[in-house]
Amino acid sequence: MKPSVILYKTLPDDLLVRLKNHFTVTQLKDLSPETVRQNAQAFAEAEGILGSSEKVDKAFLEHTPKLRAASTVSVGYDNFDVDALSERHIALMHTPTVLTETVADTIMTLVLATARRAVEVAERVKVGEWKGSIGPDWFGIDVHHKTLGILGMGRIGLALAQRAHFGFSMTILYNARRHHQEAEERFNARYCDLDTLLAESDFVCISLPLTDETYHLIGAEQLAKMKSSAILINAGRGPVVDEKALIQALVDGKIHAAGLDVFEQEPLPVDSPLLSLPNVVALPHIGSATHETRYNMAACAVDNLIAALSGNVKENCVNPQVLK
Ligand SMILES: NC(=O)C1=CN([C@@H]2O[C@H](COP(=O)(O)OP(=O)(O)OC[C@H]3O[C@@H](n4cnc5c(N)ncnc54)[C@H](O)[C@@H]3O)[C@@H](O)[C@H]2O)C=CC1
Ligand SMILES: O=C(O)C(=O)CO
Repeated sequence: MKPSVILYKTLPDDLLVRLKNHFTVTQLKDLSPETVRQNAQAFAEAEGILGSSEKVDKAFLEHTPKLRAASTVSVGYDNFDVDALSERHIALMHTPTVLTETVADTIMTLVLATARRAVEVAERVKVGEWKGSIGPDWFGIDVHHKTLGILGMGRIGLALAQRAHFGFSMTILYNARRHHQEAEERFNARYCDLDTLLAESDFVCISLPLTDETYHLIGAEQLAKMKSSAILINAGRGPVVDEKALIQALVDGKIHAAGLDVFEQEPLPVDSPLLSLPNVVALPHIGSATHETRYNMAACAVDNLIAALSGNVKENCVNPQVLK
């Protein structure tokens, strides 16, 4: 008999067929307590789950006594209680690498859009404000040859450094828990402590995971250390930045602008003060959202679940100790 799995995301047809070749699939819309209650038998039987963005914690796991693997269609896994999964010997699989280049492109999009005010001035064109030769109130600031600071020199940070160094002749600073030899050798990146990075960067770019350590890593005190001409870009996770403090810093002119793909609450509420600030570019968490990359992530997640439930894991496991 095929193992039972719960799918809580829509998959392209060919990937759904691949999943069904290996498993008995129950498709559900989410993992909310109500969905769990209404489908108690499916959760009681499930050996695997596949989807994204839903919270998987101890309380959820009480309803899944047979679970052996969770496969998330994402690289970030802050919505999973990894310790609780590991205690139960449940493998957590994720999708690194396939999305790295696309997310780095998104960060560069935010760098360019905020510096050149692309969204703001395009809106002004649409409402008929472009009536003659433009003056300084339409001007942006240069990106090329400026200093870009990277918080989180991992896969995405490295791909960002490559773009900034080769594409825009930028000076790269980074802060990390250890020196990153490849970044230093290939992109002449300079390691520095957080305060130095904040003080010297024209663009502070966050590609950090959300952990206990990174929660509100950037708050009022850190924003005050940035140049008043500097721009903050966050494409890691919203809660890495204290959003209230960020709004205040933008309102007070402590920093120049912000480019945000992630927020403390998603979707971003329409009444968020961020949306009334002209110097904020707010994207709806599109870091990896291209047709190609989302397909590749879904394919990777399907393969990850097949590997995990057949005892054949070679890569992409967050807690490989459970496989021993
Ligand atoms: N906006 C979006 O759509 C997307 C956001 N992401 C976010 O980007 C994050 C990073 O992804 P990858 O680069 O693939 O992961 P990665 O694991 O390769 O890189 C993360 C880096 O952050 C470093 N780090 C962790 N805690 C730190 C701390 N306290 N201080 C300094 N450095 C620290 C790690 O050592 C690592 O080098 C994901 O965890 C996810 O939250 C990822 C994909 C898409
Ligand atoms: O993969 C992730 O962690 C995302 O945020 C979406 O791609």
